[in-house]
Amino acid sequence: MIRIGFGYDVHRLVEGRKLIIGGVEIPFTKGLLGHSDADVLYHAIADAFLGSLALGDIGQLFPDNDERYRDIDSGLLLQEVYRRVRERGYCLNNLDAVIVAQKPKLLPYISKMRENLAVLLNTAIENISVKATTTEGLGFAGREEGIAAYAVITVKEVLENG
Ligand SMILES: Nc1ccn([C@@H]2O[C@H](COP(=O)(O)O)[C@@H](O)[C@H]2O)c(=O)n1
Ligand SMILES: C[C@@]1(CO)OP(=O)(O)OP(=O)(O)OC[C@H]1O
Repeated sequence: MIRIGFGYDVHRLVEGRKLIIGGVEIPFTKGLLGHSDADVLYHAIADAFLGSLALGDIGQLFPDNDERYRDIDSGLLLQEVYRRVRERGYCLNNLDAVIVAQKPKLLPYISKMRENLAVLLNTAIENISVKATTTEGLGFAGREEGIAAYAVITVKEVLENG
């Protein structure tokens, strides 16, 4: 059986924080604020996985008042989410994501993000799509107050005998 999941996340852009998206540290004047490393793409993808199997959301799994998750690499959170998906007998079919950022230019980092995800989720790079868009200056993303990410995922049941 194939199931679908959708995830969305937003983090505020502030001075004095690293900008980490899709596990890539991107040189920029500001970074994303969060309890964790605030990797907005990994968070949207984690929520899409959780949604695909109706397992709640990352805030329920990793509360933002728990010191264990302060500044944590969100790759570790995504890994734990995917472990739960695998435990229930499903694996990734494909994922498609969009990062919404006025700045910086993300295109030079997209292939590394896809590579990171392929390694983390133990899948072929062809199953992972990451895109970027501006909002043509409109809204919070356009004012460079924050960065958003959307992700859609399909997961498939892993069948014992083919
Ligand atoms: N932060 C971003 C935003 C966009 N891109 C790339 O530019 C293309 C055009 O963006 P529009 O918002 O004007 O449609 C987009 O398709 C991306 O390839 C980017 O690299 N970084
Ligand atoms: C990841 C967690 C946990 O560190 O914190 P944040 O980095 O603030 O991220 P958010 O997307 O607001 O919600 C999930 C969290 O509880």
